Amino acid sequence: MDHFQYHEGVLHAENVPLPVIADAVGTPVYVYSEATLRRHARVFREALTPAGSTHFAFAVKSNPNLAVLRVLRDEGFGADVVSIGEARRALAAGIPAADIVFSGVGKTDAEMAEAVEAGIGQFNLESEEEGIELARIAAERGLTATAALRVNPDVDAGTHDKISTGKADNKFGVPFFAAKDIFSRLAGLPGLNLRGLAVHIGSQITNLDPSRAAFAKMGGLMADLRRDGFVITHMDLGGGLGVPYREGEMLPTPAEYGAMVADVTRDWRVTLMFEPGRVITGNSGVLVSQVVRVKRGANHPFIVVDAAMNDLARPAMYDAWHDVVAVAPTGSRTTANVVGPICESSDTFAKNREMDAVQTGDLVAFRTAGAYGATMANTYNSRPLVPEVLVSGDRYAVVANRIDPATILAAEQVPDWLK
Ligand SMILES: Cc1ncc(COP(=O)(O)O)c(C=O)c1O
Ligand SMILES: N[C@@H](CCCC[NH3+])C(=O)O
Repeated sequence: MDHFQYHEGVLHAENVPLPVIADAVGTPVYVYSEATLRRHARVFREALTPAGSTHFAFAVKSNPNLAVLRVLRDEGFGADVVSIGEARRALAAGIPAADIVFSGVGKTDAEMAEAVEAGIGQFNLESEEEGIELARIAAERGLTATAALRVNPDVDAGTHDKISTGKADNKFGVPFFAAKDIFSRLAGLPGLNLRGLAVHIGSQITNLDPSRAAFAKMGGLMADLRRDGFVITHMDLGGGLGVPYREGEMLPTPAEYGAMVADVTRDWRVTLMFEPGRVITGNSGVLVSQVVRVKRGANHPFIVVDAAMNDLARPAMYDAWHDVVAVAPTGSRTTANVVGPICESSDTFAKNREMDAVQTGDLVAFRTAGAYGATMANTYNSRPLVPEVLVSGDRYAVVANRIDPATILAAEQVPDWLK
């Protein structure tokens, strides 16, 4: 069930009308539904039950808000992090260090040292060089870092080029052809407990065939390594499952994904690890914005809203589609361009879009904004950092404040020679 529904003509998050939040907190504002987050976490977990022993590490990058992490911790999820900053967030939310997976191609020595000392559960090594460094850092401290080798299977996930991660020319993982040699060289290093393999081919995946192909390749590699006597107990299959961004869009369901995984991994005898992000958070959030004015355009009107590409970067970065709906629709429709106030033509959310007619002062909601929304926000054009609200039933709370440009200005100074 969708927890963003119209009741008496007004869009609600669970039982809270969105205008109530807009009045109290101002706009633009991200609004998340706790019930949806929990439901998505449960649906994903249940979908993978047939696959046997599992570990779920929520991809923090998709929505690192502390309250969101707390909800997912409650649902028994660990965390997949790509920086020590994300690791600290996961720990601050109460996620045990042992349930955290540390991925990322550029882990610094300082990050690895802090993570080793914190007892992070698994490092997903993205190169042999990183593995050697990690082993040294752990051994120097008399510790052992648990790790998996991330392999680039050279499979095209069929997603937007900028969010593909599993093709040979993407920076992630070690080349498939070199993986066996690298694994065998790293496996013996003191300070390292290399227990598994990892793969992640991209995000917003809308067809299961590439994942099936990549997982099958990983199964072959694992069998090969086992034949050589290596012990592999964990296989991290990453995240990437796509979500519908348009009303009525049909995508593989978590259940179909789970059935595919169960089929491919039937006789693997490992703990399967997953790093879902968008599938948990995407449809758990909306971005609420107010119409500043409607101005005439050469073809269609421009609906200028108070949200901009600094608040929701996806349309500008990936030409991504977000449904834009009126919070209190009148029933009349229009064709329009939806744009923000930033001085860039890419600050365009929708072009020639058939949508609810809206007027100055009306509220609109950008749907499916819970993943890669607030987390990618910035302060371009000296705009505030967008706030976030979590709704639970009849309650709501601000879970991230709006950061005023004055706070950022206060962190800057003019050097002495210019005074
Ligand atoms: C290593 C890794 N794991 C997990 C994810 C989460 O992906 P998604 O939000 O598409 O599930 C990503 C992002 O693509 C990633 O790079
Ligand atoms: N930021 C991307 C997803 C990146 C996934 C991270 N590897 C998006 O908004 O779709």
